[in-house]
Formats: sequence, structure tokens, C-alpha cells
Amino acid sequence: MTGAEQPEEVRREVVAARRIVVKVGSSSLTTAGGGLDADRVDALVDALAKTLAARGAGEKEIVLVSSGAIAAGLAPLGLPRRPRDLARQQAAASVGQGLLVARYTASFARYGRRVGQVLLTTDDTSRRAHYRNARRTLDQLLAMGAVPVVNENDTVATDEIRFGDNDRLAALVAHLVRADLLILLSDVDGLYDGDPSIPGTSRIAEVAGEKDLEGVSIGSAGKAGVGTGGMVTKVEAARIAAAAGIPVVLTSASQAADALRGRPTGTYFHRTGRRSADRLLWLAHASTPQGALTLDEGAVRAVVEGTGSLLPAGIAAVEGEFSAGDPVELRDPAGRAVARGLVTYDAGEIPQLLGRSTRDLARELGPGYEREVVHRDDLVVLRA
Ligand SMILES: Nc1ncnc2c1ncn2[C@@H]1O[C@H](COP(=O)(O)OP(=O)(O)O)[C@@H](O)[C@H]1O
Ligand SMILES: N[C@@H](CCC(=O)OP(=O)(O)O)C(=O)O
Repeated sequence: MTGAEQPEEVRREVVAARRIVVKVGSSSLTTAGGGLDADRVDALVDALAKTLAARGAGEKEIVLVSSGAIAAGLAPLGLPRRPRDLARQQAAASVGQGLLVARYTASFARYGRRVGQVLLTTDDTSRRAHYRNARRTLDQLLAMGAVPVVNENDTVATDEIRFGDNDRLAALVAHLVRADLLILLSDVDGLYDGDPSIPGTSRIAEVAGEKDLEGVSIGSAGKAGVGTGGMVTKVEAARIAAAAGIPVVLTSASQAADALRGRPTGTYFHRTGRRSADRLLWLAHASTPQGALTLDEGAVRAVVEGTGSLLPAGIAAVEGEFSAGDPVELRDPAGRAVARGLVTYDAGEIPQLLGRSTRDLARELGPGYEREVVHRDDLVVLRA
């Protein structure tokens, strides 16, 4: 066989993927001087639209998780750089998000495609009803042939409840929509074994598990100054997705088309786990605990072994200001976090329940007090 006849080397799982989440970072959408770079947005949309239109590859669906709202809002508001305070970041995101979606709308319109804006908060995604609602909206947009453009709802998120980085949001969205593949696009063409600006570092082509990450120096600061998490959040996102059974390609936005065709660009993270119970992944990774319950040994065992819900009798102490429905941390007697769960009582109600049996509580306070404090279906055990 001559060189010209060699079959193209492709990643089979990428080619076979039907539903794909693509995440693009601020640094890949903005100009050096700040502001949205229309040419870069168009180039990305060209790659996505061609994938959606490709024949013979089966029906493909793409959910785009796009950063860039804050970066796009800087120049119009006369801000020379990304502000540090949340209020000005939110103002920039408010102005920038509209511009960003307008840009995607115009760019996808060149291919006759509609886009739908979806803004998510952690709160929307760790509560059962909101989680189902977010999934239904995304499924419906895809069923109607539109491209969902997802971002964090920056303007209402407070510091405490922010995802803060869209890499993790993208991993969780990939899980939410049951994607077959996650593609993380940045300004760097993959994970390097050290800071890529240092000569002598080289790209890691594949990560099959934690062993392949040993000794890799993963930096946090992006040189463009508009991104947030650097490589740390990308590798963390890749870990979350891979552990949830979703392979990940990490590469540069300029190689999006090649990555989508399955060409061996960037860094490929093999899946390391299987799909896990839906909402609980969000509970573990998206939610910020609003308080903590310290359990006795028996309750720790029941929770960790998954044999029961958390009852008032097993709780020794309570901390924090939370409301029923909020995520809280469950700790062992030594103070180590062992699980996270959605609590069914307000913080102020719990002290009177501590160590008491549900039967006694029901007799004394009424039948409403016979319930568990955290139901086992709303509970996720944290890995040590
Ligand atoms: N080991 C590494 N491999 C690749 N990039 C790294 C590494 N360590 C640090 N980085 C930096 O991370 C940056 C990407 O992160 P960031 O700027 O947050 O991107 P984005 O805006 O796309 O989310 C790269 O430009 C690079 O300078
Ligand atoms: N929600 C923020 C994005 C935060 C973020 O994760 O940015 P990046 O590191 O560029 O992916 C925005 O749209 O500006």
C-alpha cells in the first residue's frame, strides 16, 4: 500500500459518538486586545456545523458550552482587564453574554441552524426538579435541531455557589445529556507534561488513568489572562467525565475540526468508569455544601455502605445556615467529610432532633417528624 492509500488513523469512539458536548474557553474566542473575535467564532462554528451536516456519520448532535461572556463584556464597558471583584465580573458577563449569543446566532445562521441559550447555576442542577428540567430543555432543543449554547448564569451566581469554571460545568453537562464524548477546546493543543511555554515539554497523547498523570506539572494560569482555571480545571473536568464513562478530547480550538473527525489531535482521556446514577454526580461535584452534619459511627456505616438514609438518631452535631433542600456535608466523628446529601430540614430545626428516634419525634412533634434527615436517594458517598 502506498502512503496515499493509508487509511486515516482515527479514534473509533470519537467517530462513533452521536451526542457530543464541545466546550470552548474565553481565550479561544477573544482578540488579544479584548472583545469577541468574530473570525474565531466563525471558524469554530464552521467546524461544528460541518460535523452536524456530515453524511454517513449518522445523526450527530452538539451541545456547545461556551465561555467568553465576561471577556466579551470588558471592552464595551471600558474595562481594560478582567476585574477581580464579583460585581464587575457579573456586569461584564451580563453585557457580554448577549453579545456572545448574538454572535453565535449570526454565525450558525450561515448554515441555517438555530441556537438556544441555556444558562445554568449549581442550584439548578443539584435539585432534582431543576435537574430534570434542565435535561428536558436540552433534549428538546437537540430534538428540534437547534444547538444549545450553555454558560453559567454568571449574573446571579454568588461566590459561594458558582461553578466558577466552565470546564467542570461542561463535564457535568456531558453527564446530564448522556453525551458519548466531551471535547474541551482551549488555546493550547493538549495537555503537556509541564508548562508548554517551557522548551522541552511535550504533549501527552493519551491518558488511560491516573498513572499517566503522575509527575505531570499542571499549571493554573492561562497566559492570555482571560481564561479562569488553566489546565488544572481541564484535567479535573476530564477526570470527572472519564470516571462517568465519557471519553474526553482536550485540544485547541483551531484543531476542532480534526478532533471532531476523530483525528488523533490533542490529548485523549479514555473512560475510566461507567455511567453513574444521574443527579448524584452533580451533587458530588457541582454543589457547595451549605452546612455540615456530624454523624456517629453507626450512621457513618449506614451512609457509606449505602444501607440506609440518615436518621436524626445518628446525628451528633449540626453546623451552618441551610434550608431544607440544600446540599450539606456529612462528616464522621473525626470531622472527615464522608458524603454529601440534600437535607430535608432547615438548620434551625435540627438541634431538637439530635440523637432522637423518629418514633419518639413523631409522637412528640407530629407525624411530619418521622422522616429521614437525608434520604438515601439524595446522598452521594465521597471517595476517600
Ligand atoms: N501542563 C500543561 N499543559 C498545557 N497547558 C498548560 C499546562 N500547564 C498550564 N497550562 C496553561 O493553561 C492554559 C489554558 O487555560 P485557560 O487560559 O484557562 O484556557 P481557556 O480559556 O481555554 O479555558 C494554557 O494556555 C497554558 O498556558
Ligand atoms: N462563565 C464565564 C466563564 C468562566 C470560564 O470558565 O472561563 P474559561 O476558563 O475561559 O473557560 C464567562 O462566560 O465568562
